[in-house]
Amino acid sequence: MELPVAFVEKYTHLLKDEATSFFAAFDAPVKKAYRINPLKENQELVDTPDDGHLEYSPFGHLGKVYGHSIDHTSGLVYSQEPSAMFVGEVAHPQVGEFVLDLSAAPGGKATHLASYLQQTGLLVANEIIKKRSQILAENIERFGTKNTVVTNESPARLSKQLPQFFDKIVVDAPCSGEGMFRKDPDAMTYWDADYPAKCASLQREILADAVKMLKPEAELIYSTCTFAPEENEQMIAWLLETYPEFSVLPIDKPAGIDDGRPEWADGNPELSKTARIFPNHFNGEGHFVAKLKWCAQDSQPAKQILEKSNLTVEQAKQWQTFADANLVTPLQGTLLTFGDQLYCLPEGMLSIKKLSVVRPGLHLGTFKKNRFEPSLALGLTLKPHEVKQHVTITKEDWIKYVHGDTVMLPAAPATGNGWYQVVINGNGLGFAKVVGQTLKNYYPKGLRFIYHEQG
Ligand SMILES: C[S@@+](CC[C@H](N)C(=O)[O-])C[C@H]1O[C@@H](n2cnc3c(N)ncnc32)[C@H](O)[C@@H]1O
Repeated sequence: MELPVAFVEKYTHLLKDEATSFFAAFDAPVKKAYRINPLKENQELVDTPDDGHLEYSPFGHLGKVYGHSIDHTSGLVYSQEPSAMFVGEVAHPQVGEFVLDLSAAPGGKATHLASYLQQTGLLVANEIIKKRSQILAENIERFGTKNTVVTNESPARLSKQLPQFFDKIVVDAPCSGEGMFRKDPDAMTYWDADYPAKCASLQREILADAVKMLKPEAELIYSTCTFAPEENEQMIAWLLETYPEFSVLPIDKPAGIDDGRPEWADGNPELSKTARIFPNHFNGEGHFVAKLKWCAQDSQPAKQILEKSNLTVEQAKQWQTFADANLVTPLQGTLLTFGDQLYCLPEGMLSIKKLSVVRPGLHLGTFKKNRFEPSLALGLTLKPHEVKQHVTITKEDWIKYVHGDTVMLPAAPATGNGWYQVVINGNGLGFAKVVGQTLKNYYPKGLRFIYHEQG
């Protein structure tokens, strides 16, 4: 691979004897990997190859995910390269925590964080670029989380609305992307010798806003996919100098993951607790991760205003009729409508009135004239045991279903006509209306595709 000349000069100087094996790694193949989604009822793969478990993550496996597969459409797998997966493992939220992923699109880290939260606490997944925030929302939807709010905000605006609010904040920063040169050679076209310093300046701004959202005793996880010391060890040195409330937490490093390099910053030995991933030592792309503890005094946070439900009496009645007929247990959270769309805002989330919100929690469905129509998101999120009525479809029927065709069931369900969760391989794939033997198709038009057997 032809690397930029200034890049080769820089890392020849920094890596010395190691430089030859480092550059040689850019010609080695990129490893494909994915995480299995623990939020799904059945975690047995049906059409994704499993080329081996990644020991440092309970969810990680080597292999390629096919977009047009049962495992992908039902949200059972999330494609993510092996090094990127290490960030979520370092963050490892605890059940019940309030977690922010400040630069979250397309959603690799956010879905990993959701895997550890296990539908408890709160996850705010934010993305500053609108188009990317919509992709993030789609990926969150397929993953099936009940407790995630997707916002499209700048870190500055978000920090004004949610000061001292989170137990854990992940800043997977926009960076010079040197670690992605092998996977995505286009990343080299944006790069020049000054690019890391420009990125570092933006990262300092983002981190300054992230700090404002930490609760006392909270943790900040900072990561990049670049080798540049300016954006890695030097950024952590800057944080420690600017905010003496921070201390660096140790990271358990599996074989092949290196310590940070204090000598590439101000020499502070604490920086060796950070983690570096080099492609000549580890089977993945280039990454950097640091974990810091915020030990600030508990200052008086601003008054926190919770969102109130805004359903009309008629809407509340329609939802309740659907919920009584279909849900085994009621959903927790605040019911909110946006036009005719119904959402369940996770418990504990503050008022969203001053935020640009892409997904105010779990999308439950749409109010039609005199009835409620459940969403794909609800059918993807609820485990079949949480739903009263479901129909399990075969692979042949799944091929028809994702194409948008009506499916004929072998027999009319004994429980009669109505809404049924569509189940494939033990996991939900939306809701559909059953009339007699006919399964009417509610798979969204924008997601439909023609299936081809993977070669
Ligand atoms: C490394 S990517 C995030 C990847 C994501 N965490 C994942 O695992 O899928 C960095 C993100 O930062 C966003 N970004 C760009 N400028 C930003 C800014 N000024 N503040 C916050 N985020 C920004 C980019 O749009 C991009 O989505």
